Amino acid sequence: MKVAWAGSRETLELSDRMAKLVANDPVFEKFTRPMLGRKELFKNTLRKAAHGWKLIVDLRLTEEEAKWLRLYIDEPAYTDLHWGMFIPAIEGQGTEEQKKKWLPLAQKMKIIGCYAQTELGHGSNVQGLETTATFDPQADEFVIHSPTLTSSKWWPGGLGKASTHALVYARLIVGGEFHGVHGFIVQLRSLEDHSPLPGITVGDIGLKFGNGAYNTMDNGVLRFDHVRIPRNQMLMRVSQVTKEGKYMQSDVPRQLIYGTMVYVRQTIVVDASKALSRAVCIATRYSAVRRQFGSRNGGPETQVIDYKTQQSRLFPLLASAYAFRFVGEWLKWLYMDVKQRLEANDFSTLPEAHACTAGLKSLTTTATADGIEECRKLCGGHGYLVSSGLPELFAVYIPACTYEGDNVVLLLQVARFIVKTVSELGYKQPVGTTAYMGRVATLMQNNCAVRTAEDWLNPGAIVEAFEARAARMAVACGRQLAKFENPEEGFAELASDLVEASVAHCQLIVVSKFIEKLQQDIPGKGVKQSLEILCYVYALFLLHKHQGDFLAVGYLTPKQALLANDQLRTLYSKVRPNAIALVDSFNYTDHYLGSILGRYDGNVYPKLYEAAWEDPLNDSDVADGFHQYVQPILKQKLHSAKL
Ligand SMILES: CCCCCCCC/C=C\CCCCCCCCC/C=C/C(=O)SCCNC(=O)CCNC(=O)[C@H](O)C(C)(C)COP(=O)(O)OP(=O)(O)OC[C@H]1O[C@@H](n2cnc3c(N)ncnc32)[C@H](O)[C@@H]1OP(=O)(O)O
Ligand SMILES: Cc1cc2nc3c(=O)[nH]c(=O)nc-3n(C[C@H](O)[C@H](O)[C@H](O)COP(=O)(O)OP(=O)(O)OC[C@H]3O[C@@H](n4cnc5c(N)ncnc54)[C@H](O)[C@@H]3O)c2cc1C
Repeated sequence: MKVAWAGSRETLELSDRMAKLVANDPVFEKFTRPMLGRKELFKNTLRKAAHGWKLIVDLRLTEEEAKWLRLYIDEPAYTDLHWGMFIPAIEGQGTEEQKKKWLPLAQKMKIIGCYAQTELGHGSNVQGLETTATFDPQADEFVIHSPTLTSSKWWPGGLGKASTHALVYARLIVGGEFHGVHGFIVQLRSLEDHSPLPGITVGDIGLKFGNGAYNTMDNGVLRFDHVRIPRNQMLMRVSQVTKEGKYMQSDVPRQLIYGTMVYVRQTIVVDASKALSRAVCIATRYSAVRRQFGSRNGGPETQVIDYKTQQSRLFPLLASAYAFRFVGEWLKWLYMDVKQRLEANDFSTLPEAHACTAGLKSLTTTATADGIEECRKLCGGHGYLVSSGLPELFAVYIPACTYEGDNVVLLLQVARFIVKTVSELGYKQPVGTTAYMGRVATLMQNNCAVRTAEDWLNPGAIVEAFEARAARMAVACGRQLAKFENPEEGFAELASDLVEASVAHCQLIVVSKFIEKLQQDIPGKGVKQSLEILCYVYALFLLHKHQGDFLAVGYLTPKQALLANDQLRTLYSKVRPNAIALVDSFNYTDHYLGSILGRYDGNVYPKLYEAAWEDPLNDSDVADGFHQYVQPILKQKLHSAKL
């Protein structure tokens, strides 16, 4: 199962090597992180990033090894944005000449870049950004300016204190005409002493949610006062401005300016399975250690993992972690395919890639953020201790529901794609993830054939149920929309229904990709069978949770919904014997998990007890401040008995 989870034996061995490299290096210690003040915390992150880079250079790590190293260091840092957005943006939007100039500098870390798109006043609405880039033909330069307070760049990671350069998104003005938002490489700080260059005001935006957590990142604020940059620092693959001040658009679609977001959304889906599997690993191991009630004749109490309620909350999350792992694998393939096509100027699959990355980013991050919190509750009171690892994991993870596109805004993008597909059904055969809509007539007509709980153990029955629900919800939205004279007004009015239809479509993708995975050759005794059980758990759990949809569109009867739930209970009993093995298969070191509750050896209580004594409050028996603030209260003489 470890190989199935990792994707291949080579990846398992490689990632295992990187995990151990990090776990055995004292620089990467992270348990004191939530107790550090901001300055100390940030300096320590700089130290870790420098040490990580030294290891990459000294050990000549490959790009793949470096990615695993960054994952196991497990601390958000400016380098994420440098490697994860600044460099990919230049790769995707720069001309050959620009790539030749900037990529070697960035790849050798001679410059440090960030991705400065969001502003104080606008994040989701990219076309609403206010920063301007005005072309000055006399000087052959752009003048970058922040005309209002709300045009201040706000949020970019790595901007606050680390970056020397930023990829700034600004409205292009040429000859007094606006030409939409474009990307510009702007130097922010001196390469000698790191001080801000003239016309640049830059700093950190302040503390964020949770202790430690995302506060290792210097999310920044940035203002420009008529800062001049050479003309060739506008990324010009999509459109160009000539020396003479002529704006020209190439055959490349304008949406490619958003390409970096497509790339990062894809990586976020892959990372969702990592975050959720961590939380599930902690909660599963602890649920086997923890005992409450049920002792007979002085024997041991019941392990909480044996309670059906615990199983019905925990096992769907375990199944989701696997489901997200496999859909992430597929999405990576889809992205690589689109990337190759884009390089050959074939843009035909870009809308599908946008819809899939946006929708799956939204679906998986929402489920993961909710899932981590559920895992905390599954661990009872001890889950609330920082040493459980869950509070920091939650705090660091939840902004994923917002960054790289607010999850609702992204589902509305999926809705546009679905509505368009439905409206074109009469003359255009849908392909890819919307191919099922080509069978819409059958899906509208056929109802569920399930008669017994066992009938649900059939991939065909499951896929058809999810297809019918998604198709019927999409068609219902299409019909409702047709009643509006103005389609945009209709879209705004029906937005909540459209979001639900998008969720149904995205859930269908995840379920289908899990089932497709099971059609591949999966070596190892019992591995495929275990994955089949998890796949059914994932699908039937969703069906149970959203049974209102399946019933409302008239595909299922209440009896069939009940049978699905009966089958789900049986499946939980099948997961139980292998639950610990299924989380051990994630192959996480104790360092990476960062949790006393999730320790591999299960030695939870002695270690919790030991850790309590390490808290700085326990450095002395009598607390600092006792004599000043508590003792006077204890010693006071009160006049009124009521007080
Ligand atoms: C040695 C090696 C070492 C290696 C070490 C490796 C270490 C690291 C590696 C990797 C780490 C990666 C880690 C990443 C960390 C992530 C940290 C998070 C940081 C966060 C960053 C950010 O948040 S950046 C800012 C993100 N902002 C957003 O997402 C904004 C959301 N808004 C939008 O995307 C758009 O504005 C919106 C989609 C809402 C559309 O706007 P709108 O104005 O309505 O539409 P318009 O612009 O007119 O376009 C309409 C048209 O375009 C289509 N479309 C929209 N978006 C896209 C797209 N992205 N791609 C393709 N097409 C798109 C849309 O469908 C419409 O199409 P039509 O209907 O007209 O056909
Ligand atoms: C930790 C973190 C790191 C970040 N890093 C970066 C970075 O490196 N670079 C960068 O450029 N940006 C970064 N961002 C900014 C991030 O991309 C934006 O915050 C995000 O895109 C959401 O935009 P917003 O803040 O404008 O939200 P808003 O759009 O203001 O959302 C507020 C609410 O309005 C709703 N809403 C908005 N529009 C609509 C609509 N059309 N229909 C229905 N509801 C709507 C949303 O659903 C939400 O509930 C980061 C943000 C965070 C939190």
